[in-house]
Amino acid sequence: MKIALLGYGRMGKSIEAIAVNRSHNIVLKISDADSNYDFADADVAIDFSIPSVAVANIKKALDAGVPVISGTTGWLDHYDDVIDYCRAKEGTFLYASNFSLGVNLFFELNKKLSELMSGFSEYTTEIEEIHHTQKLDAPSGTAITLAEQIIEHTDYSNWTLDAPKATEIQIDAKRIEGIPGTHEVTYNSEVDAISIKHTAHSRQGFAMGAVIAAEWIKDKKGIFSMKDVLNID
Ligand SMILES: NC(=O)C1=CN([C@@H]2O[C@H](COP(=O)(O)OP(=O)(O)OC[C@H]3O[C@@H](n4cnc5c(N)ncnc54)[C@H](O)[C@@H]3O)[C@@H](O)[C@H]2O)C=CC1
Ligand SMILES: O=C(O)C1=N[C@H](C(=O)O)C[C@H](O)C1
Repeated sequence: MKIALLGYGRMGKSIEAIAVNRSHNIVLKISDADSNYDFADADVAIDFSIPSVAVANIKKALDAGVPVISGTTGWLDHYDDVIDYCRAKEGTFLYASNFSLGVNLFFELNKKLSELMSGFSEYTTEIEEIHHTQKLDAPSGTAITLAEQIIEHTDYSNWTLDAPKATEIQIDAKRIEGIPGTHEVTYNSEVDAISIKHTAHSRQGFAMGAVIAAEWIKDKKGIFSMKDVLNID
């Protein structure tokens, strides 16, 4: 498979290593604001760039008729616009706030736990995420997905990075050198606490998930998620 890498930073390089090891070819690497590139004969584009350029890069891939997956976080205010654009182009797109198998299993656990806890008003819910100090966005895309899942299954209506109102889930975003990504959801009452936690030991899981998603999406049309790739109901 021929892969275009839109973003060649920490994730782009980890993805390249795994992709080459799985006998794929990297035919394009974009790592700065150069908009004068073309996709040559890429089978799929993988976007791990920065929030301010992700939408333009994704649309450029869709314009070229190249299926594109995006792991860039911090651009989701434009998600509906990208989905409309993809539909209009009859293209192929997959976004995941987190590509690792472990976090996608963790998402399922989070949904189940939030359903279970929804009837028990003595518990308040909070999310903690910890990432390396180079991360540009806060909270993490993964923390936002976790919060949205909880909101869907409970009386919470929003998330906040500030002091929470009764209807808000507080997200505590910490930045510590060298941490690839840690997420913990806690239900606190006066008498106890229940927590679920995912700790990434490296970027390997994210990168492997992205390559597997790219292999899966290559010949498909439409809009997909990691649940489709991993066949999770
Ligand atoms: N969904 C997931 O599983 C994961 C998502 N991420 C997200 O992926 C993104 C990238 O993360 P890292 O690789 O750690 O960041 P990074 O800062 O190491 O790499 C970003 C790259 O984008 C490049 N870039 C700048 N302008 C560009 C442009 N116009 N077109 C293309 N590339 C451009 C930068 O030069 C840099 O090489 C972040 O948004 C991060 O939150 C990170 C890990 C996992
Ligand atoms: O920026 C990162 O590094 C990561 N970003 C993603 C996010 O915002 O959730 C996924 C992972 O936690 C690493």
